[in-house]
Amino acid sequence: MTIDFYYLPGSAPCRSVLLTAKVLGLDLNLKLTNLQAGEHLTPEFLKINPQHTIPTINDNGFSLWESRAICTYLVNACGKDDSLYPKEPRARALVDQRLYFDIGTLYARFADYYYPSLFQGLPKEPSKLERIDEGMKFLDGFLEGQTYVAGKNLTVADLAILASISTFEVVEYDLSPYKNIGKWYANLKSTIPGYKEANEDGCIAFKELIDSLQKK
Ligand SMILES: N[C@@H](CCC(=O)N[C@@H](CS)C(=O)NCC(=O)O)C(=O)O
Repeated sequence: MTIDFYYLPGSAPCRSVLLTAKVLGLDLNLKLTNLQAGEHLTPEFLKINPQHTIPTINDNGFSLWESRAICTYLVNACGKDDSLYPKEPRARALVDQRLYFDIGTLYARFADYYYPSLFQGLPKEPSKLERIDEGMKFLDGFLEGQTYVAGKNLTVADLAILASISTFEVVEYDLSPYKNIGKWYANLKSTIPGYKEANEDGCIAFKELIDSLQKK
C-alpha cells in the first residue's frame, strides 16, 4: 500500500522528504496541496494534521508531519537497511544532532532573516544575516575533511540540510566563502538519484513564487 504525501514542490521541508523517498526508491502517492488556495485548512486536511503544515504523510491511517520526523520514519518503516538513519546509538545521535541543527539553527535563521522580507515586504535586519553566517561557519566546520554531514555515509541529515542549502541558493545567499559546503553540495547534486525532480525543480518553483510576491 502506498503512502499519501501532502506537499508542494517549492517547499524546502517537502523537498527533503522527496529526496529521502528518491534515495529509498519509494513511490509516494503525491497529493499536491496548494497553500495559497487554503487546501491545508480544509476540514479533511485538518483531520490528518491539525497543525495544518506540509509536508504531511498518511501511511494507511497513520499520519505524521514535521519533515525530519517523516524522513526518519520512512527510513525506519521502508528502508532496506539503516544506512540513511543508522541504528547504532552514537551514529544515530550524530544524525539527530545535525537534523536539530538544521531545524533549530540553519533553517530557523534563514526564516528569521528572509521570511519577513520575502512574505511581508519588510526590510531585512543585518544582524540576522550575521546569525546565518555563523550557522554556515558551523556547518562548514562539520564538513571539514568529511564527505557527508554526519558520519561516513549519506544520511537523512544530508538530505534535510541539502533542502535548506539549496533554498539559500535560491535567495542568492553567498555560499562562496564556505568551501566545504560548496564541495559537499556539488557532490550531492551530482550523485543523488532523481535530484532534479526531488529538489531542483522545486527550487525553481520556490524562485517563481518569491519573484511573483516581489512584483505584487
Ligand atoms: N518544521 C516544519 C515546517 C513546516 C512548514 O512550516 N511548512 C509550511 C510550508 S513550507 C506550511 O505548511 N505552512 C502553512 C501553515 O503553517 O499553515 C517541517 O519541517 O515540516
